[in-house]
Amino acid sequence: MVQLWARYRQYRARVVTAFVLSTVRKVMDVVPELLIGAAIDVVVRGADSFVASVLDVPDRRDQLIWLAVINAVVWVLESTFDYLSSLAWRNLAQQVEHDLRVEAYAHVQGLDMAWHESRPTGATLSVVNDDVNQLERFLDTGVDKLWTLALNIVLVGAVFAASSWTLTLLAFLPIPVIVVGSLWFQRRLQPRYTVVRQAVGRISGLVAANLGGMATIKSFTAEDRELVRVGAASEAYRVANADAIRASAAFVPLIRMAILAGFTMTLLLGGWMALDGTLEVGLYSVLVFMTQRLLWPLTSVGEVLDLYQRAMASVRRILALLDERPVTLPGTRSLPAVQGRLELRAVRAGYADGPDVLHDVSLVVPAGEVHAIVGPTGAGKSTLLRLLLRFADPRSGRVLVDDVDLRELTWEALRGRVGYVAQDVFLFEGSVAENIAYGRPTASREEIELAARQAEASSFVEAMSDGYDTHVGERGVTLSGGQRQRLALARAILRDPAVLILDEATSAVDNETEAAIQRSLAEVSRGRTTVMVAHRLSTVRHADRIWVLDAGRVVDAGTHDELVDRPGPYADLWAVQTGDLTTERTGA
Ligand SMILES: Nc1ncnc2c1ncn2[C@@H]1O[C@H](COP(=O)(O)OP(=O)(O)OP(=O)(O)O)[C@@H](O)[C@H]1O
Repeated sequence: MVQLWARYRQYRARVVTAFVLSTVRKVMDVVPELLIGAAIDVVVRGADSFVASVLDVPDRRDQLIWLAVINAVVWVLESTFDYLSSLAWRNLAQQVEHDLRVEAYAHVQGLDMAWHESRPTGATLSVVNDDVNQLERFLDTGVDKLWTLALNIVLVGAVFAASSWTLTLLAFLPIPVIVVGSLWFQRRLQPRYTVVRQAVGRISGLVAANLGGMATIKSFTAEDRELVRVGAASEAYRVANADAIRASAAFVPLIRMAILAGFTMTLLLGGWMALDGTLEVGLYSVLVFMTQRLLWPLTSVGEVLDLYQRAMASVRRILALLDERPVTLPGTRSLPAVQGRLELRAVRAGYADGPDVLHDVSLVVPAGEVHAIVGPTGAGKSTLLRLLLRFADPRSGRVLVDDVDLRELTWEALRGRVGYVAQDVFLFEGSVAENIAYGRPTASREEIELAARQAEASSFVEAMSDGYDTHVGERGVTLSGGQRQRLALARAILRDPAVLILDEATSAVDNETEAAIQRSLAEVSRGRTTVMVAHRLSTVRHADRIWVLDAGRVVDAGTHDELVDRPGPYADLWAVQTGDLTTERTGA
């Protein structure tokens, strides 16, 4: 809470206003009880009554009319302040929810790719959505309730104190019991709600992952198995919640017993005092009402504490997320123009605490050349591309563009100059045109169409129902793998980057499409440095230089013709892919 308060200093004025509005409402709320007492006092004592002496109205009927008018005014005021304070609290809760969600999302976007890859998307989603909602639920009504409960004790306490010290002591007797009880419950609830929130995170993680892998689940007819897994996660959540509910539900009965004690005391002793004449009848009735007013609202302490503990479990998760720090931080240098010379100098790289995936890799891609990286699966090709985009930094060695270490550059200076087509093409909710223009939203329709033509995407886009305005889903499900890749290529080249990085850009396409993409690659790579990873060697045979990677090391390099002419892994691979086994035998 303290951390949240510090984080949202800018809302101090709004918080104070909300507290003031709640306070006025609460004061108005207590007045009618006093008026009831005053009314009884009028009936019992007439001309000697409290109202008579204050208002100087001798007639009892007139006194009652006065009381009725005051009551009506107070009632209207209370309703007005009730409206205003609830508006203030709820809007504040919405504002904090909004700010926190946007802040959490912005923070998540700033975290490393490695962080994203190591954590289930659903778990992050559950923090940004559910946990932020949970806090809003508490701020919405919880703070207001806690504050008015405290005020209630003070205000009602003042009325008691002004009337009879004996009764004050008796009526307040249950309060320490309730406070101690609340603290005890708080301690018991806290770990339980932490478990509940963790369970929610696990369900979200599982469901999000399964929705993403629906095709695999169906193809293996694993629906029943997955249902059992999701069911088990949901059951764990239910059990965790049931545990918390058991603890939280026991709270109200305890408070009711304490209340009963306080109420009985006032009823009995106050009555006896009224009979003895040591307490006015009007005041006695007020005190009986007041005991109710003092103690009954405390039954809702349990509910508020429950909300509070749920919210705090969520806040801890949100703050833990906000405490995550990106390891790969941008530099401050911007380059006026990028030629596009790339270099890896004795680079060693790997993932998390795992072993090295790249060992002492050195290579140079002169500006404007097309280089390919080939090698068996798991050789480290994608890992190498990640370094060029600075999705991660090498463990040792340097990655340079135009002789400048990538670590020195701002994100815009680096990634703004690089076009990237990932293995798994991601298309956003929106039209084809919007997807192509993703890297340059201000691009004109003509520019978008030109990029599509260069990427050989125009013919299939124009054949679609709404052409460039056709809506493609989140995963671009309405497009084939090859079509998606060509859209991604169009997207990359519309930025007119100095460096183009293609990861398996042609793996998912047929021969005809591959030929089309090769033509477009020849066109789009003209004048820019292009680094491409490919499994199909036919795609890269025209590259200026091909780097052969095996088990994280550069084992050979040269043009296609040079490499097929000498025995080695490339010649072997070529032989396998072209079906020319003689070459393979020679190579082996
Ligand atoms: N996110 C990751 N976390 C941990 N290890 C990883 C991660 N990604 C890749 N690796 C490991 O790094 C090694 C190289 O993987 P990489 O994806 O770079 O190979 P690749 O040559 O691109 O393979 P492919 O041709 O199959 O795409 C593999 O052993 C792989 O298990």
